[in-house]
Amino acid sequence: MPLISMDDGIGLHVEADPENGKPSVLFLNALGADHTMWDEQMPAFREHFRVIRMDDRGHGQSEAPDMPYTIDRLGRDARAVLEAVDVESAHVVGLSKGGMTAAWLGANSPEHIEKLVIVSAAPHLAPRDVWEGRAKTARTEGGLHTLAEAAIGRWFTESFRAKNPEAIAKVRAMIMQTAPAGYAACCEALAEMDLRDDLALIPSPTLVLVGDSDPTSHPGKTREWVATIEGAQLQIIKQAAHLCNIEQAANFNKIALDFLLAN
Ligand SMILES: O=C(O)CC1=CCC(=O)O1
Repeated sequence: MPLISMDDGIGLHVEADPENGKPSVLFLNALGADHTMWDEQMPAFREHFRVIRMDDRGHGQSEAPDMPYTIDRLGRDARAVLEAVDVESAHVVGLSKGGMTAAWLGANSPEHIEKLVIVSAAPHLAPRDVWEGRAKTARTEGGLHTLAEAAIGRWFTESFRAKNPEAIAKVRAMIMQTAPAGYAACCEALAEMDLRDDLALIPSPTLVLVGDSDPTSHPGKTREWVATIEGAQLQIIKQAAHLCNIEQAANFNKIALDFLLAN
């Protein structure tokens, strides 16, 4: 599929299943990831849904302008993708930065959202110097390599890393193909991001998921979502770090599908 052009001319890579009469699910990727981070979800979700996956700006096969990004910009991109593939409303599943973007959509475009699954995410990521430091590293020679090794340590438990070298190699390659300028600009967006005032505006049924061993969005941090989004549910996935959708794929799929398919 050719790139879909946003209102500022930036092209985004989108993989949308053909219209098949099923309800739609939009998947949103994490920092340093792309649409393939959801490969483990595809067979189970496609039984029930039309799947739309995208690489957000600066990631995967999308264009990576070296300019300031914001969570608002990423949210408007996701909304424009839904419009471009003729989806009036969809479930949205987002992990980490993708989860924050999903929450932005829930608060700012509720008419486009059926249900939200917010994974491994927090409404506010302090301290900001962590994100500014990562942006600086990304912009230096060899910086992405350093960031990829550190990310793998946060994204998977030690035991998963030891037993799954092929999965780890695939994730490392995914991170390494991220444009340094795109990674850096998304870090800067995360440094600025504060969704805490938006949470009460989200009317959609919301499921919050987090791995019990996630060092970034640990269960304590994610409780803020459920304290403020009306009716939101929290489920903690055991023996999983940040990318719980890969580390505990079968469990993740069951929990998320049970939620999305419930009346
Ligand atoms: O990179 C990480 O470990 C955590 C993270 C923050 C935002 C995101 O998408 O991933």
